[in-house]
Amino acid sequence: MKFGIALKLSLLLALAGALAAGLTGYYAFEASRTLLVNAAKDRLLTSTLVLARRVALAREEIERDLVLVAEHPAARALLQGPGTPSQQQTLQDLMVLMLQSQPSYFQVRLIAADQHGMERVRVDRAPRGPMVVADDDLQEKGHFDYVSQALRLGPDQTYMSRVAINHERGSHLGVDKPSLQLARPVRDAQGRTLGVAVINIDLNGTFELLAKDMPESIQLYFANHEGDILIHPEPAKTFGFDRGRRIFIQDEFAATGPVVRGDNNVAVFESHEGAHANQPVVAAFMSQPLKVSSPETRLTLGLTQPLQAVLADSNRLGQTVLQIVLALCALSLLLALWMGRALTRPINAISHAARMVASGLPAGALPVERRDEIGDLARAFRDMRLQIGEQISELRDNQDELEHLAQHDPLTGLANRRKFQERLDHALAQARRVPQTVSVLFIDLDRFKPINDHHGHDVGDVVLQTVARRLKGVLREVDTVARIGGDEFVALLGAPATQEQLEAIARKLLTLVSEPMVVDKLQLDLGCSIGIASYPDHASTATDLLAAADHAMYQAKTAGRNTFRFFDATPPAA
Ligand SMILES: Nc1nc2c(ncn2[C@@H]2O[C@H](COP(=O)(O)OP(=O)(O)OP(=O)(O)O)[C@@H](O)[C@H]2O)c(=O)[nH]1
Repeated sequence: MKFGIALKLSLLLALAGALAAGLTGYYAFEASRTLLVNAAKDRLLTSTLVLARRVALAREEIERDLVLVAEHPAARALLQGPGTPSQQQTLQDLMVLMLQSQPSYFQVRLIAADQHGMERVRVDRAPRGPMVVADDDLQEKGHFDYVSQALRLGPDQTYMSRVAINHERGSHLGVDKPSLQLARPVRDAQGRTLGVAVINIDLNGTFELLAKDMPESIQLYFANHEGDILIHPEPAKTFGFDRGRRIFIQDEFAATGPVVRGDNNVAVFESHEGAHANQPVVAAFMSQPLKVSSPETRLTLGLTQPLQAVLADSNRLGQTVLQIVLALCALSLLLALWMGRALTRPINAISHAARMVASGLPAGALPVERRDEIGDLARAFRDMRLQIGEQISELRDNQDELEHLAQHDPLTGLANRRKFQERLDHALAQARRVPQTVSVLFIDLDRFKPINDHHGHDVGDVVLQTVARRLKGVLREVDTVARIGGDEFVALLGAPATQEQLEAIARKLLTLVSEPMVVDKLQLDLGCSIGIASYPDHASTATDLLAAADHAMYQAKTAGRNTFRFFDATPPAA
């Protein structure tokens, strides 16, 4: 296939098809990606809100447990005096039960308001289960905020400490673990504050429980009211302030700044910055003010999911789209090539037909039956070819006519001087080879001028035509009769003739021309003089032979007309 219009058109169509398929695929892929990211953001935000709700419910549950301890008569009794062993046992049993039923509790305590905040009952979580701390190991805790601040609380109020690493001595499993304390005052019947009930919470354990049904790809973040990171997928980034180096959530995710400050309640975003440059994430963060008395005015909670995990479906879709696009490209290329061939074939047939016509050969089949532009072109070409054919045959006719006119006398239809000359040249050339004789008879009408003068030119013409017919009647097919002047005729004999035969022909001619002629009811009297010359006796060339015959004709005229003479080069006697 040539790089012609059809191929260019095919390539253009294929390109357009591929471009359309590619763009559709690209925008479908982009749209799906945006949809997936937005859906992931919505999911993360919902999960964050659910988690925050669970945290609030967990806190309320802890508060209820605190109320159980703080309102327990045994607790009041133990704080108002030394209490009985059974009161102490009752409270210890209650605390043990709490630790058994709440895996996120590190410690439950009853602390007195006096004696510098002396612990009165304390149950710790030990490796083998809840452990009642012996009286001798009980400590003074009055200097801790969760004691001093809780003692100042009004009725039905709970205090929550800052979330920090627990460095309190003797707290067993809770030692050096992220934890916080919730505390509630214990009052007597008159409303005097006797002490506080305190529950020490395992931060990580609590969140592990709350977030245990989250998909693995989702990461949990938790920060205090200033943005210090408390829970992070990388433990090294948590509780930086405990090691003298603060690490803020808003430094890792700039978009969380307003949430930490409380300007916004939620922030949902995509992060490609800093540590997430290589592995971008989709994130949802929220913060809410605490409903308890606490130095932590608000806490920030967030969930992230790697963009890669979010877009996993999109990538699968992208591969499918790519396969479809490639298939469509291949299809459009095949269609374009097929169309190109379909266009090229009839056009090639027409151009082939044009070349055949140009070479004078039959055009062959043309797609004239088609109803489209190519059919129009084929029909126009066929009409043009027919028109050209007609014109060529007309030209040929004209050419034949011109040829005839160029070689014949228009009045009589006899050969003219030119044709006669050709025949004579040819006859002489042949005669030279054989060798043989060639004879020419020069015939000039006698007394023709008076006919013309008296009866007009038209009558003269009829006479000339009649003479021509008579001459042809006498001579044979092989002979050539020509009119070479007004009333001058010549005859070239097609075969060698003896003198006797020549004389016989001449006499026959004289007789026939002299026969009476009636034109327009006019009886006309006519005759002719004939000069005869032969090759090679009288001349060797055509010109000389004709001149010799002419000369002999004059001799016949001179001899009195209506006779014939053979060429005689002897000059007449003076
Ligand atoms: N009607 C007619 N006359 C022609 C034509 N061509 C020449 N003539 C005339 O033919 C005549 C020829 O002249 P001449 O040969 O001298 O006349 P003539 O009477 O035959 O004379 P002689 O040969 O001496 O007998 C002239 O009068 C020309 O005008 C022609 O085509 N038609």
